[in-house]
Amino acid sequence: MPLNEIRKKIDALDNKLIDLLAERAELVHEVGVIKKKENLQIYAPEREASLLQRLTDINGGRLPDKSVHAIYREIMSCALALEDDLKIAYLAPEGTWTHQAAIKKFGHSVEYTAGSNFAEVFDMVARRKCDYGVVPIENSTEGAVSHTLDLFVDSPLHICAQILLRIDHCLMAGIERKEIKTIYSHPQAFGQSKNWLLREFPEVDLVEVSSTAKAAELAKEFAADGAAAIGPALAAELNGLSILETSIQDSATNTTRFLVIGEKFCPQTGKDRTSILFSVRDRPGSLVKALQSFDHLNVNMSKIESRPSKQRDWEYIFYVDLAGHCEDELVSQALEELDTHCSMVKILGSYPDISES
Ligand SMILES: C=C(O[C@@H]1C=C(C(=O)O)C=C[C@H]1O)C(=O)O
Repeated sequence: MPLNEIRKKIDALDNKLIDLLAERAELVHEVGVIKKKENLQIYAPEREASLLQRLTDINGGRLPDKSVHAIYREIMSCALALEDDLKIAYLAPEGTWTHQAAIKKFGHSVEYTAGSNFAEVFDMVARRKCDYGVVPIENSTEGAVSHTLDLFVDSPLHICAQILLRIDHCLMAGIERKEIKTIYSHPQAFGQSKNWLLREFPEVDLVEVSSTAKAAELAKEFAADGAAAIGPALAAELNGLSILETSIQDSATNTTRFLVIGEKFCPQTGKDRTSILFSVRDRPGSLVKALQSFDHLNVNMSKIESRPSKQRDWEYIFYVDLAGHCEDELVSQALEELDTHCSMVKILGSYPDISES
């Protein structure tokens, strides 16, 4: 078929697509009216997860699932903006990995507000200045983000979704590689690129700052003093810096898990994950007995972290992730049994256990 004929066919399809999108938007509007009347959450991660799964199941065309998901991410982002002016809090400044994780989950049509640290992100959601917040919880090479874990202890917020994001760090600067005297970055990014830094820049000063995007701003500001930064390519672009080397993290598959925090839990999807925190009574065997609650009911425990309680020295709070939803029969029984061995149990949330990054 000649090129202009093919393009005519594409135009005709695009006309249909626009009509179909308009028809979808009408239905989305109706959903929004019902949600407001019944005081339901606008963002429905369980519906989004099942919708994306259904698209994967029916997709038999040339487009890979990843592309279909990306298109629908933006269609659903438009829907969220149409139903309400959804506002999402992330860690400032623009271009942080947290910002990019938030866009991966909520798309480009919703509004974003930056908080200067993770405590502020929690606070903006708790005070309803934002509907949801995005915070990192753990990295595949560096482990837990302890600051986020600590913030959950006193927060009334819940986890309603998770985001997995592949993290590819760059070395960026406004100067040449041989002129670098100081490298700025977030402690997590330094940790994820430790071996590379020891090999390539053993003599350089490493300065920890609040985010990788902040590091890029400082690399720009202090270029004349020999400053560079480690962080996302987007931060280099936003600050007009050159990328001197890409993919410098020690693990090629470096991935960070982020959480979406909001006021409510997410309903069951059939493939969920539950995050809890608890502290045990100071008695022999109490931690073992607490953990046996999961084993007795065959509930898989995928993660455990401990943090100082900050109430009394040498007293700990344990963070555990479980397979299943807290309303699933076995998980709910395991949590009841756990309660009998603990001085405190808090269910942080149940949410779809997506595994694609
Ligand atoms: C339209 C809805 O609201 C939002 C938008 C969705 C969509 O565009 O399909 C799906 C889930 C929600 O996050 C809904 O809940 O069905």
